[in-house]
Amino acid sequence: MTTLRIAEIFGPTIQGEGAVIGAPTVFVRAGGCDYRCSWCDSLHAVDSAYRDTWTAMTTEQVWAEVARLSGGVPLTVSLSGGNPAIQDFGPLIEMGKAQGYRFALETQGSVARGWFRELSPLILSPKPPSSGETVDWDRFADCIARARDAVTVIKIVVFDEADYLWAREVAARFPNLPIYLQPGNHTPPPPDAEDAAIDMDGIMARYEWLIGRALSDRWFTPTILPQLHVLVWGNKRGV
Ligand SMILES: C[S@@+](CC[C@H](N)C(=O)[O-])C[C@H]1O[C@@H](n2cnc3c(N)ncnc32)[C@H](O)[C@@H]1O
Ligand SMILES: Nc1nc2[nH]cc(C(=O)O)c2c(=O)[nH]1
Ligand code: SF4
Ligand SMILES: [Mg+2]
Repeated sequence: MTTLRIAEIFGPTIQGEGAVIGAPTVFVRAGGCDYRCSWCDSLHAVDSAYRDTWTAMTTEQVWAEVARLSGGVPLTVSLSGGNPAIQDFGPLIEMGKAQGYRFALETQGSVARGWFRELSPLILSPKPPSSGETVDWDRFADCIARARDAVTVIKIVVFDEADYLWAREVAARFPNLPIYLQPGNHTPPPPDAEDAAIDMDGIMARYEWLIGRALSDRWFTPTILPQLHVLVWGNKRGV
Protein backbone atom coordinates (compact mmCIF):
# COMPACT_ATOMS: atom_id res chain seq x y z
CA MET A 1 0.00 0.00 0.00
CA THR A 2 1.41 3.36 -1.03
CA THR A 3 1.33 6.20 1.47
CA LEU A 4 1.39 9.78 0.19
CA ARG A 5 2.37 13.01 1.98
CA ILE A 6 -0.46 15.39 1.15
CA ALA A 7 -0.50 19.14 1.87
CA GLU A 8 -4.06 19.71 0.64
CA ILE A 9 -6.80 18.37 -1.61
CA PHE A 10 -9.29 20.93 -2.89
CA GLY A 11 -11.85 21.68 -5.56
CA PRO A 12 -13.55 21.42 -7.81
CA THR A 13 -12.13 24.69 -9.11
CA ILE A 14 -10.81 25.74 -12.48
CA GLN A 15 -7.28 25.04 -13.68
CA GLY A 16 -5.81 28.53 -13.52
CA GLU A 17 -2.65 28.03 -15.56
CA GLY A 18 -1.32 26.90 -18.89
CA ALA A 19 -2.48 24.31 -21.38
CA VAL A 20 -5.84 23.41 -19.83
CA ILE A 21 -6.66 26.81 -18.33
CA GLY A 22 -10.31 27.18 -17.38
CA ALA A 23 -11.02 23.45 -17.18
CA PRO A 24 -12.79 22.16 -14.05
CA THR A 25 -10.38 20.21 -11.85
CA VAL A 26 -9.69 18.88 -8.37
CA PHE A 27 -6.21 19.58 -6.98
CA VAL A 28 -4.08 17.15 -5.02
CA ARG A 29 -1.11 19.06 -3.60
CA ALA A 30 1.76 16.86 -2.46
CA GLY A 31 3.96 17.90 0.47
CA GLY A 32 7.71 18.22 -0.09
CA CYS A 33 9.97 19.62 -2.79
CA ASP A 34 13.57 19.15 -3.90
CA TYR A 35 13.73 22.84 -4.95
CA ARG A 36 13.48 26.11 -3.01
CA CYS A 37 12.45 28.73 -5.59
CA SER A 38 12.86 32.25 -4.22
CA TRP A 39 9.34 33.18 -5.29
CA CYS A 40 7.47 29.92 -4.70
CA ASP A 41 3.76 30.58 -4.24
CA SER A 42 3.17 27.25 -2.45
CA LEU A 43 5.67 27.32 0.41
CA HIS A 44 3.17 25.61 2.67
CA ALA A 45 3.77 22.50 0.54
CA VAL A 46 7.55 22.96 0.33
CA ASP A 47 9.09 24.23 3.55
CA SER A 48 9.65 21.52 6.15
CA ALA A 49 8.44 24.03 8.77
CA TYR A 50 4.95 23.13 7.48
CA ARG A 51 5.57 19.38 7.54
CA ASP A 52 3.27 18.93 10.54
CA THR A 53 0.38 20.32 8.46
CA TRP A 54 0.86 17.58 5.84
CA THR A 55 -1.15 14.38 6.16
CA ALA A 56 0.04 10.84 5.49
CA MET A 57 -2.74 9.30 3.39
CA THR A 58 -3.04 5.99 1.61
CA THR A 59 -3.74 6.03 -2.12
CA GLU A 60 -7.26 4.80 -1.29
CA GLN A 61 -7.85 7.72 1.10
CA VAL A 62 -6.64 10.28 -1.47
CA TRP A 63 -8.83 8.70 -4.11
CA ALA A 64 -11.86 8.70 -1.77
CA GLU A 65 -11.42 12.45 -1.18
CA VAL A 66 -11.08 13.19 -4.92
CA ALA A 67 -14.22 11.12 -5.61
CA ARG A 68 -16.11 12.90 -2.81
CA LEU A 69 -15.14 16.40 -3.99
CA SER A 70 -16.05 15.60 -7.60
CA GLY A 71 -19.27 13.81 -6.63
CA GLY A 72 -18.00 10.75 -8.49
CA VAL A 73 -18.20 12.61 -11.82
CA PRO A 74 -15.00 12.11 -13.85
CA LEU A 75 -12.83 15.18 -14.50
CA THR A 76 -9.14 16.03 -14.73
CA VAL A 77 -7.30 15.73 -11.43
CA SER A 78 -4.35 18.15 -11.13
CA LEU A 79 -1.38 16.77 -9.21
CA SER A 80 0.85 19.55 -7.94
CA GLY A 81 2.92 20.40 -4.87
CA GLY A 82 5.67 20.74 -3.87
CA ASN A 83 7.10 18.31 -6.35
CA PRO A 84 4.61 15.44 -6.74
CA ALA A 85 7.21 13.46 -8.72
CA ILE A 86 9.23 12.72 -5.57
CA GLN A 87 6.36 10.46 -4.47
CA ASP A 88 4.63 7.51 -6.14
CA PHE A 89 1.35 8.71 -7.66
CA GLY A 90 1.25 5.75 -10.06
CA PRO A 91 -1.32 3.73 -8.04
CA LEU A 92 -3.62 6.78 -7.62
CA ILE A 93 -3.53 7.47 -11.35
CA GLU A 94 -4.32 3.84 -12.10
CA MET A 95 -7.22 3.86 -9.64
CA GLY A 96 -8.70 7.09 -11.02
CA LYS A 97 -8.25 6.22 -14.68
CA ALA A 98 -10.20 3.00 -14.11
CA GLN A 99 -13.13 5.27 -13.13
CA GLY A 100 -12.76 7.52 -16.19
CA TYR A 101 -10.78 10.35 -14.53
CA ARG A 102 -7.76 11.98 -16.19
CA PHE A 103 -4.60 13.20 -14.46
CA ALA A 104 -2.46 16.26 -15.16
CA LEU A 105 0.80 16.80 -13.28
CA GLU A 106 2.85 19.91 -12.54
CA THR A 107 6.52 19.39 -11.90
CA GLN A 108 9.80 21.24 -12.40
CA GLY A 109 11.29 18.27 -14.27
CA SER A 110 13.94 17.21 -11.75
CA VAL A 111 12.62 13.68 -11.11
CA ALA A 112 11.41 11.33 -13.89
CA ARG A 113 8.81 8.63 -13.32
CA GLY A 114 7.54 5.73 -15.44
CA TRP A 115 3.95 6.72 -14.68
CA PHE A 116 4.43 10.07 -16.52
CA ARG A 117 3.20 8.20 -19.61
CA GLU A 118 -0.27 7.96 -17.99
CA LEU A 119 -0.67 11.75 -17.77
CA SER A 120 -2.66 14.15 -19.88
CA PRO A 121 -0.86 16.47 -19.83
CA LEU A 122 2.56 16.38 -18.19
CA ILE A 123 3.36 20.03 -17.42
CA LEU A 124 7.07 20.71 -17.03
CA SER A 125 8.00 24.03 -15.47
CA PRO A 126 11.79 24.46 -15.62
CA LYS A 127 12.94 27.21 -13.33
CA PRO A 128 14.38 30.47 -14.76
CA PRO A 129 17.29 32.47 -13.29
CA SER A 130 15.09 34.56 -10.97
CA SER A 131 14.12 31.40 -9.05
CA GLY A 132 17.68 30.88 -7.81
CA GLU A 133 17.50 27.22 -8.93
CA THR A 134 19.54 25.51 -11.67
CA VAL A 135 18.00 23.03 -14.10
CA ASP A 136 19.65 19.63 -14.60
CA TRP A 137 18.89 19.22 -18.33
CA ASP A 138 19.66 15.49 -18.39
CA ARG A 139 17.01 14.86 -15.78
CA PHE A 140 14.63 17.22 -17.55
CA ALA A 141 15.09 15.35 -20.85
CA ASP A 142 14.53 12.08 -18.99
CA CYS A 143 11.10 13.37 -17.85
CA ILE A 144 10.17 14.01 -21.48
CA ALA A 145 11.44 10.58 -22.53
CA ARG A 146 9.51 8.78 -19.78
CA ALA A 147 6.27 10.51 -20.80
CA ARG A 148 6.54 8.77 -24.18
CA ASP A 149 3.30 9.54 -26.08
CA ALA A 150 1.66 11.49 -23.27
CA VAL A 151 1.00 15.15 -24.12
CA THR A 152 3.86 17.14 -22.63
CA VAL A 153 4.07 20.92 -22.40
CA ILE A 154 6.53 23.43 -20.98
CA LYS A 155 5.38 26.31 -18.78
CA ILE A 156 7.91 28.97 -17.86
CA VAL A 157 7.40 31.67 -15.22
CA VAL A 158 8.91 34.98 -16.34
CA PHE A 159 9.69 37.82 -13.95
CA ASP A 160 12.22 39.86 -15.92
CA GLU A 161 14.34 40.23 -19.04
CA ALA A 162 16.84 37.54 -17.98
CA ASP A 163 13.99 35.06 -17.49
CA TYR A 164 12.55 36.00 -20.87
CA LEU A 165 15.83 35.42 -22.72
CA TRP A 166 16.23 32.12 -20.86
CA ALA A 167 12.70 31.06 -21.91
CA ARG A 168 13.67 31.67 -25.53
CA GLU A 169 16.68 29.39 -25.15
CA VAL A 170 14.54 26.67 -23.59
CA ALA A 171 12.03 26.94 -26.43
CA ALA A 172 14.86 26.58 -28.96
CA ARG A 173 16.11 23.50 -27.12
CA PHE A 174 12.70 21.78 -27.24
CA PRO A 175 11.18 22.92 -30.54
CA ASN A 176 8.56 20.15 -30.57
CA LEU A 177 6.95 20.98 -27.22
CA PRO A 178 4.25 23.65 -26.79
CA ILE A 179 5.50 26.55 -24.67
CA TYR A 180 3.42 28.54 -22.18
CA LEU A 181 4.71 31.74 -20.62
CA GLN A 182 3.33 32.94 -17.30
CA PRO A 183 4.11 36.28 -15.65
CA GLY A 184 5.47 35.86 -12.11
CA ASN A 185 3.56 36.86 -9.03
CA HIS A 186 5.91 38.78 -6.75
CA THR A 187 3.73 38.45 -3.69
CA PRO A 188 3.73 34.82 -2.64
CA PRO A 189 1.23 34.48 0.21
CA PRO A 190 2.53 33.98 3.73
CA PRO A 191 1.91 30.24 4.04
CA ASP A 192 -0.33 30.74 7.07
CA ALA A 193 -2.55 33.40 5.48
CA GLU A 194 -6.14 32.57 4.62
CA ASP A 195 -6.04 35.17 1.93
CA ALA A 196 -3.20 37.55 1.33
CA ALA A 197 -2.79 40.94 -0.30
CA ILE A 198 -1.77 40.85 -3.90
CA ASP A 199 0.11 43.15 -6.25
CA MET A 200 -2.43 42.95 -9.06
CA ASP A 201 -1.04 46.06 -10.79
CA GLY A 202 2.43 44.50 -10.79
CA ILE A 203 1.16 41.20 -12.23
CA MET A 204 -0.78 42.98 -14.97
CA ALA A 205 2.17 45.25 -15.78
CA ARG A 206 4.45 42.22 -16.12
CA TYR A 207 1.85 40.41 -18.24
CA GLU A 208 1.55 43.38 -20.60
CA TRP A 209 5.33 43.71 -20.77
CA LEU A 210 5.73 39.98 -21.51
CA ILE A 211 3.17 40.06 -24.33
CA GLY A 212 4.87 43.09 -25.88
CA ARG A 213 8.33 41.59 -25.43
CA ALA A 214 7.46 38.34 -27.27
CA LEU A 215 5.45 40.00 -30.01
CA SER A 216 8.07 42.65 -30.72
CA ASP A 217 10.56 39.79 -31.21
CA ARG A 218 8.10 38.17 -33.63
CA TRP A 219 8.19 35.19 -31.29
CA PHE A 220 4.76 33.81 -32.10
CA THR A 221 4.93 30.22 -30.84
CA PRO A 222 4.33 30.60 -27.08
CA THR A 223 0.91 30.95 -25.48
CA ILE A 224 1.11 33.79 -22.95
CA LEU A 225 -1.28 33.55 -20.00
CA PRO A 226 -1.61 35.02 -16.50
CA GLN A 227 -2.58 32.84 -13.53
CA LEU A 228 -6.35 33.02 -13.92
CA HIS A 229 -7.07 31.85 -10.36
CA VAL A 230 -4.89 34.68 -9.03
CA LEU A 231 -6.89 37.22 -11.05
CA VAL A 232 -10.15 35.83 -9.62
CA TRP A 233 -9.17 34.96 -6.03
CA GLY A 234 -5.82 36.65 -5.38
CA ASN A 235 -3.45 34.55 -3.28
CA LYS A 236 -6.23 32.71 -1.47
CA ARG A 237 -5.38 29.13 -0.57
CA GLY A 238 -7.46 26.18 -1.78
CA VAL A 239 -8.84 27.64 -5.03
C1 LIG B 1 3.80 25.68 -6.95
S1 LIG B 1 4.38 24.86 -8.39
C2 LIG B 1 4.26 23.13 -7.91
C3 LIG B 1 4.69 22.15 -8.98
C4 LIG B 1 6.19 22.06 -9.27
N1 LIG B 1 7.00 22.12 -8.09
C5 LIG B 1 6.61 23.15 -10.24
O1 LIG B 1 7.23 24.12 -9.80
O2 LIG B 1 6.28 23.01 -11.43
C6 LIG B 1 3.05 25.03 -9.60
C7 LIG B 1 3.27 26.07 -10.66
O3 LIG B 1 3.29 27.35 -10.06
C8 LIG B 1 4.31 28.12 -10.66
N2 LIG B 1 4.66 29.19 -9.73
C9 LIG B 1 5.19 29.03 -8.48
N3 LIG B 1 5.36 30.23 -7.88
C10 LIG B 1 4.93 31.17 -8.76
C11 LIG B 1 4.87 32.59 -8.72
N4 LIG B 1 5.29 33.30 -7.65
N5 LIG B 1 4.36 33.24 -9.80
C12 LIG B 1 3.94 32.53 -10.89
N6 LIG B 1 3.97 31.19 -10.99
C13 LIG B 1 4.47 30.51 -9.93
C14 LIG B 1 5.40 27.09 -10.90
O4 LIG B 1 6.37 27.51 -11.84
C15 LIG B 1 4.59 25.91 -11.40
O5 LIG B 1 4.36 26.06 -12.79
N1 LIG C 1 -6.89 27.19 -9.66
C1 LIG C 1 -5.59 26.84 -9.56
N2 LIG C 1 -4.88 26.58 -10.68
C2 LIG C 1 -3.58 26.19 -10.53
N3 LIG C 1 -2.73 25.82 -11.51
C3 LIG C 1 -1.57 25.44 -10.94
C4 LIG C 1 -1.67 25.56 -9.57
C5 LIG C 1 -0.61 25.09 -8.66
O1 LIG C 1 -0.43 25.63 -7.56
O2 LIG C 1 0.07 24.13 -9.02
C6 LIG C 1 -2.94 26.06 -9.29
C7 LIG C 1 -3.70 26.39 -8.11
O3 LIG C 1 -3.25 26.36 -6.97
N4 LIG C 1 -5.01 26.77 -8.31
S1 SF4 D 1 9.79 23.73 -7.68
FE1 SF4 D 1 7.63 24.34 -7.56
S2 SF4 D 1 6.91 23.83 -5.48
FE2 SF4 D 1 9.16 23.61 -5.50
S3 SF4 D 1 9.89 25.55 -4.67
FE3 SF4 D 1 9.84 25.78 -6.94
S4 SF4 D 1 7.77 26.59 -7.47
FE4 SF4 D 1 7.73 25.86 -5.32
MG1 LIG E 1 -0.36 27.71 -7.38
